Amino acid sequence: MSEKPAPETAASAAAAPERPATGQTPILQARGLVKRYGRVTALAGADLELYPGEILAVIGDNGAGKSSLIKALSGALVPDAGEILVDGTPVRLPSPIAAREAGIETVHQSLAVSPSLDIATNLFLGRELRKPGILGSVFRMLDRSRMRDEARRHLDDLGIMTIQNPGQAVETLSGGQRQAVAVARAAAFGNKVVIMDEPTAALGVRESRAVLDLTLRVRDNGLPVILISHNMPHVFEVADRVHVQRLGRRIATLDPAGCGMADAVAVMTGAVDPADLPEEAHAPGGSL
Ligand SMILES: Nc1ncnc2c1ncn2[C@@H]1O[C@H](COP(=O)(O)OP(=O)(O)OP(=O)(O)O)[C@@H](O)[C@H]1O
Repeated sequence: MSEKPAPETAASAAAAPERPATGQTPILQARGLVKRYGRVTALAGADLELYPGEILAVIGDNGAGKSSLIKALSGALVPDAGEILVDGTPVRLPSPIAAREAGIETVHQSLAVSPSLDIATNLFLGRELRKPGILGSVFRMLDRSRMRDEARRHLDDLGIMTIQNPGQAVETLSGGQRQAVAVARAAAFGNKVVIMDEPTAALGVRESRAVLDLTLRVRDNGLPVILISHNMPHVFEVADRVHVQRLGRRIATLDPAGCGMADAVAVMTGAVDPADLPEEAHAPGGSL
């Protein structure tokens, strides 16, 4: 399993007392991404910066290029131009596996959990723990009890107490609990970034609440989060900064503490020019 980022040390806390740490090198950065589908331009020179310790929400109208941007960052789409950097170093992400190897885990809208398998098996899917032995790893027996113990630990780390038994089949869980399993898996294996694509879209009020709390805990445990959402109250509740995508590129990065939801929606839809918003509406670290 990959190493977690070290908890904030006294030195780094002194250097970056504010959250997000926009003075630091972005953990994940996109520069000038372009993606065309025939005559449609999905990404028209899109930039994005994700800093340590933050939840960056990505908002935008339908067709603004949010999914294309997130697919590029999660290795599901190779852009025609532009570059992606992890900790300031350019990386190639030709596949979702390459993105995972770079420490970027994505929780997709269509949850990639296998309903008939139990929670622990889902958590370790593709990265199973096996009993020691002399045979090659695929021939050794699965270490189910260790996977269940580790699964319990990962669920506890995120305070997911509503799931009592990691041996329970995922199909017996509620939608919110399934989402929690997918988030726990991403948090367990992502050592740089967790991307969440519309994590509350299919959930009720109480379940959405739990997933938002979980998102905050992932950040507070040391992993920055990119949250794609159409739900403005959710965005404004948890985001440290709000990236606004319009017509394939970022047009503003807003500070939810200095900007109202109505203004964010107006920028998103093109009704307001972000340059006309007051200075406090703009977040640091997201140049236009
Ligand atoms: N595979 C594809 N083939 C052709 N056009 C595409 C493809 N994927 C995306 N597009 C187009 O690219 C543009 C951006 O799409 P994208 O899905 O990235 O936007 P979005 O902001 O995620 O939209 P939504 O909120 O509706 O999901 C749209 O005009 C879309 O129709």
